[in-house]
Amino acid sequence: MSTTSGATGPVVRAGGDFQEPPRTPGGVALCGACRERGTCRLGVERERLDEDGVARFALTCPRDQEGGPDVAHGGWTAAVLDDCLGHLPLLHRVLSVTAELTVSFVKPVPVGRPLEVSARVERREGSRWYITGEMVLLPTRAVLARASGIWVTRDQGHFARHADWLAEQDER
Ligand SMILES: CCCCCCCC/C=C\CCCCCCCC(=O)SCCNC(=O)CCNC(=O)[C@H](O)C(C)(C)COP(=O)(O)OP(=O)(O)OC[C@H]1O[C@@H](n2cnc3c(N)ncnc32)[C@H](O)[C@@H]1OP(=O)(O)O
Repeated sequence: MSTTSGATGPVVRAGGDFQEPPRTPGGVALCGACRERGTCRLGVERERLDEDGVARFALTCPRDQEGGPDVAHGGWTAAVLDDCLGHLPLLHRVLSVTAELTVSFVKPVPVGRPLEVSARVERREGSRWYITGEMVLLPTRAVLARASGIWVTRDQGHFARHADWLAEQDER
């Protein structure tokens, strides 16, 4: 395990002994730097896995993710869809990483307005999870973006092997 000291004490980082990520009171799994601040910097406020197998996320695009006037930078939209869809394996207690992600930008995404992302597992093949999702504007549920991708299950040594690979790169 590798740890670092954040404002609230030692913070367990993703690593060889991954079990469960820390979650906010709203149930949002926190990755990387967000553990230090205790909130999701992408603006995901609540997360839950419903009995129909669909994961639903309440979120707002933060003002500092603005691209065009009063609308989200497309990179935010892609990042938050990667994050939310990638939480589905985690909700099943499986560590995975994104292998592929396709995003359709249907409408500009307004900053500072309530949004919902939903995500579902379409199928699993071997270590691959095929996941789709969409982002809607509340309360009308107008579709703003759609995403689909492949997440690949990783064993607990994934990040340690990556650190070894990076060290080899540095020796070149
Ligand atoms: C970000 C941290 C995530 C973990 C955090 C843990 C704490 C949780 C806390 C908080 C929640 C956070 C939630 C985050 C959510 C967002 C997730 C992300 O954004 S992840 C970052 C971006 N993605 C990468 O960094 C992958 C980089 N790429 C790789 O590592 C490799 O290329 C990898 C693992 C994808 C494939 O590596 P190979 O090719 O060596 O593995 P081989 O064993 O050969 O393949 C495994 C399976 O993957 C398929 N595959 C490989 N590449 C594929 C591709 N491009 N498309 C489709 N399938 C692919 C293969 O066909 C194979 O499938 P078959 O086992 O036979 O079922």
